[in-house]
Amino acid sequence: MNPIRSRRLKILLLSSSFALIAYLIRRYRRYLILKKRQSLTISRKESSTNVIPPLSIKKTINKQFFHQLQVIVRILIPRLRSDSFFLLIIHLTTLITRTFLSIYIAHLDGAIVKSLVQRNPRDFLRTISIFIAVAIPASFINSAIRFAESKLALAFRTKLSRHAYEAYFRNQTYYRVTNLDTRLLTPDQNLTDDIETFTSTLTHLFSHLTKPFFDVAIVSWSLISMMRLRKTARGLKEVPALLFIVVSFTFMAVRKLSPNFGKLVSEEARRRGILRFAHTRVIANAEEIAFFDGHEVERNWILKLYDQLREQTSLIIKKKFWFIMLEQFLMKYFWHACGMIFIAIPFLTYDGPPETDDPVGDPLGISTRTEAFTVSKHLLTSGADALERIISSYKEIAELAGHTNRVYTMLHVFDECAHEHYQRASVTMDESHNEHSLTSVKRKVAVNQRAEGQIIESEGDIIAENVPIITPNGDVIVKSLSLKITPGMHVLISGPNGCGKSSFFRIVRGLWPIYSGRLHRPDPSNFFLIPQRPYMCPGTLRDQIIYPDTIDQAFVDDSKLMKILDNVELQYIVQREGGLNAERDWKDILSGGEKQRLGLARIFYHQPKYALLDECTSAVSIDVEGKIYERAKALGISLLTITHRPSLWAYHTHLLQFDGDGRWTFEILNTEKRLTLKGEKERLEAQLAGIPQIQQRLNELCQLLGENTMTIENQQYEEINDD
Ligand SMILES: Nc1ncnc2c1ncn2[C@@H]1O[C@H](COP(=O)(O)OP(=O)(O)OP(=O)(O)O)[C@@H](O)[C@H]1O
Repeated sequence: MNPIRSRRLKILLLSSSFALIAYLIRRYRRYLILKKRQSLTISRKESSTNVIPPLSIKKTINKQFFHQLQVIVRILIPRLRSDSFFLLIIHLTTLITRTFLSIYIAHLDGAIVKSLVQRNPRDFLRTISIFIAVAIPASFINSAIRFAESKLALAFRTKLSRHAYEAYFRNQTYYRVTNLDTRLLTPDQNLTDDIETFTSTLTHLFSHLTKPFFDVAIVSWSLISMMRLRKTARGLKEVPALLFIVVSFTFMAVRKLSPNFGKLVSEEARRRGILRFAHTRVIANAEEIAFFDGHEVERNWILKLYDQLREQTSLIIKKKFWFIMLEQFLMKYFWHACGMIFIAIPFLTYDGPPETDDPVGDPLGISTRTEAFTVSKHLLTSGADALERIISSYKEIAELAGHTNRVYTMLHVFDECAHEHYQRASVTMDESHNEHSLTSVKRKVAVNQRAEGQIIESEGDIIAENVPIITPNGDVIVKSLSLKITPGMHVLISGPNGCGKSSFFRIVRGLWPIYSGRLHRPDPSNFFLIPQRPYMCPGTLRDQIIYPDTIDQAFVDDSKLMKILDNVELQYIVQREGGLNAERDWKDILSGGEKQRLGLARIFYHQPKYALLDECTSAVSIDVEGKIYERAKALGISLLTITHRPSLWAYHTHLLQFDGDGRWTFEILNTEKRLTLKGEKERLEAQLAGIPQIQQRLNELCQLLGENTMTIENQQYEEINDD
């Protein structure tokens, strides 16, 4: 080659290699930056949604999995006489029957081939007729397997759902799980999707595993008995050992190379739950979002969550691709080849007399050998299929372990919450950042500390003895509260936002645990809480008034209900909405004030000893509010009211005041004196509000006149000096 051309070529090659290396380095750096950013956003998202990672599943199929499965199976099959056990037996019977039918059909196949090789039309017609006759029960059994599997899955699901709902609605667990504990982010998903997936995977796996085990046992037995017929063949004894080696090798390879599917599907389910939770939030707050045109924020958030789910799903798909390829290679082609070798051994090594039942028509025994080959191949294929299913179910068992873990965790957390054992992800709080907020003075208790306060049931008094108010996060809002409220007292509760007014109700009503001290209070049925936004249950207008009673428990007639509505000035609504039995979406069709009055109607129906009113008249006009308070007091209901409205002071006898720094006072409420003081305070506040503007104007005038700027402090100082 021309030396100049070769030099040029070298330079070209060198520079393109440099360019390629530079390009690859750049790509790699970009990849690293992207990866770092991604991990940052994920951790930020996780902390903002307060998501705790799923329980670690190191090796999916381990002792822990078998223990969890055992606990759940006891719920699914509580007794031998239960319907689920009965269905399990039916399912098992259909599976066994199917195995026997398969073997019978394999022999029939062999007989059909033999009649063909022998050119015997009578035998052919006879065997084909038997085949068609057997096809009817065989199809029935095939369909029965699916039927029994679905029925069994449904029975399991019903059992588990009932058990879980029972636990969820016991001891206010539904409240505690979401408000006092952080282990379950989406209990709705655990109760619906997770239970469904777990039960269907379990039943599917049951049929996938039981039938192959029968198949392998019975098929091996049939093959061995067939082999015995060829006693004179060489190398037969080695066949079982070779079979065992091949199967063990495959199993070990699959086990070693199998990804952790349990962990993968568990994570996928968790991400699906978070996405669903985000959807529910949009539906619940649709009006606010629409008012603010805030759909961009929501869409971006949901798309991000969807992308996280998509990433996980595509990771599973990718891992499955390589795993299925390996499975297919080993269990389809490799086994097929091995199977053919094993079948061939007795045929090739046979050196006895010709095997024939028809020495005239088939002196070499070809038809018998063909029949034996067809049957063996059929049986070996069934056996290989069965083994393939057993080995490939390793992946399904790993997935089942993931679902089992989610269901078990749900039941475990429900149980712990019912017994007041909570766990919360620690929230670290930098107090120095919050100098002016209430949180700066809050002390923290260990979030997982046991609640050791005592609750004693009283006749009617509420007595708190050194009871602290501590939030589920462990923030101490009030260190120690001691007071006595007796029936007939009407207590006004006031203080700045976040000082613990509603928390006081939660403590009294028993929603939050008491960490120390003693609380005497009557049975919870003596309290009735009306929040600012009362809950409108599904059902009729009557159902709203008597809530949480049901129609069967209602103890007043329609005229009394009308009187109740009259007490809250809401009688007109009966006519407007078409009677007490009208069913509407009450949350949407009533105005804010109407909903509050309907909520208040409930205290006239239930007439509790104590009505806990949490700013529940903020949307009701002052005159109607006054009438409702007077009527409730006339019925002997003690009112504990949280309000910022001075108009309500007149209806109370005592004042419980929190200052927001953990201090509190409890005293008799002198409304007149308080109103006078309040008036004076407001006047002074109005006067003080003008002072900065006056000061600013004075400064401007001083500047314009070229005189010294005089602040109020200076002036006062000079005045004092003059004196
Ligand atoms: N479920 C909860 N988990 C953790 N902290 C909570 C929870 N509910 C309330 N808190 C915290 O407890 C503190 C007191 O809340 P609370 O609802 O009692 O305030 P409040 O005095 O009624 O205020 P407002 O007048 O604004 O209604 C607040 O700092 C709040 O953040």
